[in-house]
Amino acid sequence: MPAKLDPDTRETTLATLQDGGWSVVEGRDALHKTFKFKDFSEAFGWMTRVALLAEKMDHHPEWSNVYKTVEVTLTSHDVGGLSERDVKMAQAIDEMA
Ligand SMILES: C[C@H](O)[C@H](O)[C@H]1CNC2=NC(N)=NC(=O)C2=N1
Repeated sequence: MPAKLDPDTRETTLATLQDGGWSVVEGRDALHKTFKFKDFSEAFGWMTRVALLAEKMDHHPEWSNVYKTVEVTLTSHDVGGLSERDVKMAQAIDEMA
């Protein structure tokens, strides 16, 4: 089980992710970002690719979809907060969007 992010790595990493549109969820050690696509097909196609990646990484997002919008929350349930896996997942899904 990976550890939570150590405070130094955490600060710099979160700053970079926040520049990219991620925010820390209020009252929770989790990251959130809203993704908007051209239409439902683009949104769902992207979700399908992220789902396959999530299976490969054995790390799964909390998410919801309404038409062309996908809300994504990342956290590591087993450590009760953010871990390196959330950072890797955030970076990977940004690249796929
Ligand atoms: C058994 C399996 O490895 C675990 O349930 C994994 C699956 N995906 C997961 N995803 C996330 N986000 N957090 C977890 O703790 C987690 N645990």
